[in-house]
Amino acid sequence: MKISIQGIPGSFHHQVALQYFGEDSDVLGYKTFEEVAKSVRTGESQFGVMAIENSIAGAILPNYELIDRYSLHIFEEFYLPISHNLMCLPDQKIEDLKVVRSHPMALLQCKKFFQEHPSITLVDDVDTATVAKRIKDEKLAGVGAIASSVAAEIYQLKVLAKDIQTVENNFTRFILLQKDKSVPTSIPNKASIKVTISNERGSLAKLLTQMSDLELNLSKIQSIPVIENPWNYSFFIDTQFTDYNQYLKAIESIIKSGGEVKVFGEYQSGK
Ligand SMILES: O=C(O)C(=O)C[C@]1(C(=O)O)C=C[C@@H](O)C=C1
Repeated sequence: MKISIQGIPGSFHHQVALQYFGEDSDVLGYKTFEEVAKSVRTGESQFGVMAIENSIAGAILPNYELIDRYSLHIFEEFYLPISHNLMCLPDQKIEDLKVVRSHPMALLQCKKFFQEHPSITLVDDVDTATVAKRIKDEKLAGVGAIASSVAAEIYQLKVLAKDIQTVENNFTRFILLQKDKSVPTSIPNKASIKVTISNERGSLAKLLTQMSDLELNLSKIQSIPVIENPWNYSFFIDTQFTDYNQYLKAIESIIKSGGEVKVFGEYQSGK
């Protein structure tokens, strides 16, 4: 069983893969989320792990588009508490750092900390752990990484500051992907769907009313452009419910009133 992630050992994706699938899992690391999506689609791996939103930095919008374009199936979600640490070579001090590199989502989560260190330039990089590894392998002085304490341990870096995310209570929601739909082991209480409705007055209000009338709670709604049809939008919706039949009725009623629905996954809420 192979699991695709973006990143290397010590990255948050790697931690989710090990926590969910077990410490002995065969994890394949890629540099981009697109490569992860492709590997699940082509069957190079059976499962993929993909961050989709963070409680401080918000959604990773391009990942919604990847799930759609590669027609992947979400079978589970996983919330990981995220603690970021500033780290560097053992002989360095914070005053020595000119540049701090990390995954763009990690940099966003630590914006406030770096406002107090304006002389440090922040630079986007592939993932948190890859930067930590590069600092160690290339003995990079003057460069810091933002990464997990696991990464600091693996790559033997000194932690200069712990818990540097803007608020301590920080979570990233990951989704677990596979190529085909599988039969859920328990009755789902959450679903991720894409709805495309006509661009006319009241159509979104109607959609929301249909869902609310059937007691569906929207935990997320995100508009994304329909690229073949400029200035028209689809909506990625995460919805929670207690009655699966009510959810099925809502889907039916959206379709009856002219909406197009693509179901990405029906699963148990991970919260
Ligand atoms: O760079 C990593 O370690 C990752 O696993 C990526 C990632 C992300 O994509 O959001 C995962 C969790 C954190 O929110 C920060 C970065």
